[in-house]
Amino acid sequence: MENVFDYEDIQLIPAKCIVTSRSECDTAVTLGKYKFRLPVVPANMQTIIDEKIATYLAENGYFYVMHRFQPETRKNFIKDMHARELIASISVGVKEEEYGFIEELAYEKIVPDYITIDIAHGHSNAVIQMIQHIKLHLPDAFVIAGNVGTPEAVRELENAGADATKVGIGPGKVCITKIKTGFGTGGWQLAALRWCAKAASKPIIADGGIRTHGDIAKSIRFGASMVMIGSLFAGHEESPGETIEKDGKLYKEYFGSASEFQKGERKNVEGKKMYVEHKGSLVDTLKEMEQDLQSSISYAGGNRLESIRNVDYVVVKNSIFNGDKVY
Ligand SMILES: NC(=O)C1=CN([C@@H]2O[C@H](COP(=O)(O)OP(=O)(O)OC[C@H]3O[C@@H](n4cnc5c(N)ncnc54)[C@H](OP(=O)(O)O)[C@@H]3O)[C@@H](O)[C@H]2O)C=CC1
Ligand SMILES: Nc1nc2c(ncn2[C@@H]2O[C@H](COP(=O)(O)O)[C@@H](O)[C@H]2O)c(=O)[nH]1
Repeated sequence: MENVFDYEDIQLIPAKCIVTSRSECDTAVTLGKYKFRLPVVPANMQTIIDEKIATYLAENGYFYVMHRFQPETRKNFIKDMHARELIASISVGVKEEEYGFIEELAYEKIVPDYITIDIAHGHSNAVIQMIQHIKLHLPDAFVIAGNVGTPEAVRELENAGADATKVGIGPGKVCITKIKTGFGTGGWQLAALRWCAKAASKPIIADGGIRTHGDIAKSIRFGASMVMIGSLFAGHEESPGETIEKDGKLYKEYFGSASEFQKGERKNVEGKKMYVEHKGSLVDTLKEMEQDLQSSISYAGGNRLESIRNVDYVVVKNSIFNGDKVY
């Protein structure tokens, strides 16, 4: 593939402003039957989301995907969310017991609004079969399948019945897939997103590698409907996980879903654990993200998210930060 680039290699080009205040810019996006406040979803990882955060997000109009690492809690989670008239959005794997879980939900008429199939290498028969199984038993659930990194994979999963695909293999902050296997979209995630988006006929969720709020706008420009983010959401007051103090500063843990720490064993480890600086309140970060994206929309010369999709851009090859630290 020619023209390979990543987030930090791209700058979007401003167009004439049509609003008098950034507050006029609407960051909302529709995915499936529902409209959400932001095209952003916190990663379905154990140090990023828990039931409390999921409830806050759903109550306040944000999309969320609950992780799958406490599988026995999922059924009650769906019931609880629906009892509060909130959307229920869960994750599943592809192991044998997950087939039974889907059948159980169908039998008991507990239908999550969104199901994300959360697998490292999503371009596989295992994922195709799980999509078909969900669509057979829970046809009303919106299925997000991934992760993938090629147009062929996007087309195959869409043809199997996926309602959206998730793109990104290896660009994550706690990912070591690229180092341990030599494969993935790490280092060219934005170009891979563009490549996949050209083949897609349904929404794409860009997953991993977002390091600044501007990267959200860039993802939208290159074809994402939604962006999944881990590291920028890690380390908040509300975030699950251990807090430690070092040299008078507070840090919180952030670990990969394929890390030894998550798996409890040293087998097929493709993730690591790190500590990130304590960032304050998640609510403030979400607010800042929304304001920054409103600003992006104004620079795109419009007042809706779609305005970003057609802006021009330049490739500046790793130079936009001029060696400065971002924050
Ligand atoms: N987005 C990314 O870049 C990545 C994300 N992850 C995250 O880590 C978590 C664990 O992922 P995953 O290991 O897939 O989930 P699981 O550990 O649940 O594995 C799912 C099943 O798929 C099999 N499997 C996993 N990887 C492969 C592969 N490369 N080829 C063939 N079969 C495979 C496993 O068997 P077996 O273990 O015996 O091979 C297992 O039966 C997920 O949450 C995932 O999102 C992990 C790596 C990359
Ligand atoms: N290769 C691995 N990727 C992982 C692992 N755990 C999660 N992930 C992926 O990372 C993104 C979040 O990326 P970030 O850059 O925003 O921090 C997440 O959504 C997963 O797709 C892992 O153990 N290994």
